[in-house]
Amino acid sequence: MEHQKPSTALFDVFLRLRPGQAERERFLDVEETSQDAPTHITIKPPANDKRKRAVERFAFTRVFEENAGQRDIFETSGAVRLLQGVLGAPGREGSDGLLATLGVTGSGKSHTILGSKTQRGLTQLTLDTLFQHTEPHLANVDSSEAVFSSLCASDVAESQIYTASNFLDNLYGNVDTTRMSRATTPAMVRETPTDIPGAFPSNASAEPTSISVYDRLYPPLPQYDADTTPSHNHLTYSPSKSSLNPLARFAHMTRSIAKLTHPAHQESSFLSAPASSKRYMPRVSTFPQSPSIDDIAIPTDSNAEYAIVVSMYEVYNDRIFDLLTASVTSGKNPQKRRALLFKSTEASPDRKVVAGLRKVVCSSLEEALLVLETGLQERRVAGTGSNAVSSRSHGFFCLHVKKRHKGRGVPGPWTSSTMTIVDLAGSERARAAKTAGSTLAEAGKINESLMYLGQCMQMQSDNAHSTTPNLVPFRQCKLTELLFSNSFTNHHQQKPPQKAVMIVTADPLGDFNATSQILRYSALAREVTVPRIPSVTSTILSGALAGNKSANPMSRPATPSAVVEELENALAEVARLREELEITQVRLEEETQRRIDAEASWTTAEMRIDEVEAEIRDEVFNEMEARLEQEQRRWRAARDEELDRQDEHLDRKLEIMARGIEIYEDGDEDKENVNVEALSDGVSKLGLRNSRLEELEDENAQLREKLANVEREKGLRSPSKKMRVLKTRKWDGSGMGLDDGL
Ligand SMILES: Nc1ncnc2c1ncn2[C@@H]1O[C@H](COP(=O)(O)OP(=O)(O)OP(=O)(O)O)[C@@H](O)[C@H]1O
Repeated sequence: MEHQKPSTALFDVFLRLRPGQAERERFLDVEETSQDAPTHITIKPPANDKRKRAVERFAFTRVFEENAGQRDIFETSGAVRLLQGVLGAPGREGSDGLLATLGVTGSGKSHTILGSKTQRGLTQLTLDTLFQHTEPHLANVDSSEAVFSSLCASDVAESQIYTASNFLDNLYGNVDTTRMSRATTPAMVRETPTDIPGAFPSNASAEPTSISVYDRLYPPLPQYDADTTPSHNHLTYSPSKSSLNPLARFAHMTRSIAKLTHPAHQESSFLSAPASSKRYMPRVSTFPQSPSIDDIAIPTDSNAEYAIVVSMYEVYNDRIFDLLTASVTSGKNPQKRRALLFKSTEASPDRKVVAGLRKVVCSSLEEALLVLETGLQERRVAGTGSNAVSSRSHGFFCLHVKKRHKGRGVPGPWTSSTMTIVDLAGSERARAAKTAGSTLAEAGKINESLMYLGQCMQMQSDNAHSTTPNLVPFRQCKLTELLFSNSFTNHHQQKPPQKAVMIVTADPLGDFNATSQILRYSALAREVTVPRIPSVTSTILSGALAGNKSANPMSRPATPSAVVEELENALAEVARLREELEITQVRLEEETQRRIDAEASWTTAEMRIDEVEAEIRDEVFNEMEARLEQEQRRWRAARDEELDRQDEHLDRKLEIMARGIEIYEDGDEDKENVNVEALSDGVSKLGLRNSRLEELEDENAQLREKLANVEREKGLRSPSKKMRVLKTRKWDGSGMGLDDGL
């Protein structure tokens, strides 16, 4: 394996050239070098662009020419080195690794990351290497609930964690016709289902739905598994057949695999299963096997126990969506996918994580490939004028390596390091891509995020050559936040910053302007030159000299050296000025582009400000409304309480009156009259005037009437009144509320 020079840049930047098919003029040349591998390229404008002659020269960590295969890229781009870092040195926690591809649409990013029908991509190669090296030390999550629970407990990102058996069972075990993938994997769109030989027809009858995916993957084999009768509870922990010997399991699986899926799938490969409204499990046996990485060796820790957890998400229109949480389509109303947040969590206060992702613990390469394929089916892709299967989102494939010390007694705590592999969407020009409508709007968002990425990449390469590094403006959009947030040393935590590799892909026969723009901001260094034109000087001079020789020596005197020298100087000056002019033109072009980008980002910022302002207005308005309502409620409660108090007061008065009246009420009218007379006498005795007595009698009569009414209403009014009084007290917070009274 080639040793890479340590770099001060946040990203090592490699350039991969894709083999071209078009009969077009090549504008990119790789510089020959005496070293093992080329590191510099030059680009010159196509001949039909008469205005420009400037040649731009770019430096990369290494340049991979058209004949470089997937394995060359995997081995020499530093992917293996990243993986080694993620696994960590024996006894030590690993570091995070990030591998991304960047380039114009159609330049080969997805080919590099996800491969093709015949070649595996860097993601599959990474998974294979990971499992080959950790398989003997993998924790058995399928048969030990304690291990699974400890893994769940160690997660800091509020994730939903599943074992692969449960996840796949849930998805494919019971074929749910309401689940529908919005997009197919890149290669799937290339042909419509009916174009693919043997593609399953739309009216294909579904295979039996009650068979669990594990039963389909690993049907009972008496020679290996005579007494295993696993149960598969959906979305709950359950022991599975993964506890089988891995070799037996693989042999088992390859033999039974042909029975797994619908026969129509037999022609589809890893990246070519046709789109369907039903979920059919992809066939592992059709996934490409090459290139092989069997001879790649990475040291692992034999005292450690590992677990490999896969999660996948995409950044679409600057929002994060889980690719392993399938959207559900019911009838005409597809359920909206919920955007996730990139934030600090309670368990991870110093480090931002994508919170709430679905994560799947995989026990074998086959499981991981199935999970990967499942997530890819959710990813947004579309056919454009530039690429039949164009990624419309930035895809993030995360392989979390959990590691803990086995020891003799209680195992240590789990540590986690992540290898993130990113397939960025490609920059594109609307005219070339012939996009419209939502695809055009997507392209706008893609270009905007790539512009911010470009600014960060340019800043990082400027910083690498500067003694006073500037801040990398990575908080401008989700994409740059996700790519750069972990690149810097965080003093609050011990984990070292992530190591990152960017593979820039370019088509030397493609779009000159788009490619040169990407190269300008991604290259580690750049210089602009204009080819010298000695031929002009010499041609003119030699022409002048030849002319002088043939001229009549009488009409023109022998050329004085002073005239030749003057002419030579003048021509040299013209050439120099011309060169300067061209370089200035290139710079002007770049500055113009930067100004356009800056203006675009200014406009976006202004729009964002407007949005935020509107949001804040809404929020304040809603809060005011809520407060007003609260005040109104409080006021109504106070008023009710006052009314109740008055009622109570009246009640009490009535009671007293009633009691007073009862004393004199003996049942017969005479007595009453006697009593009234007696009362009248008493009153007279007390010196009350007759008129007053009459008043009192009237009042007495009224009160009696009221009493009768009140007593009639009493049964109805009392409970609610009590409630109202208690509620009012609770509103006021004056102690005896409803709850206190209970
Ligand atoms: N190195 C390569 N060898 C062979 N074929 C390649 C290579 N690179 C790209 N291709 C082919 O070119 C086509 C476009 O490539 P790909 O889809 O990877 O582009 P992309 O950069 O991901 O585009 P987009 O940004 O639009 O998604 C595919 O058919 C792919 O197979």
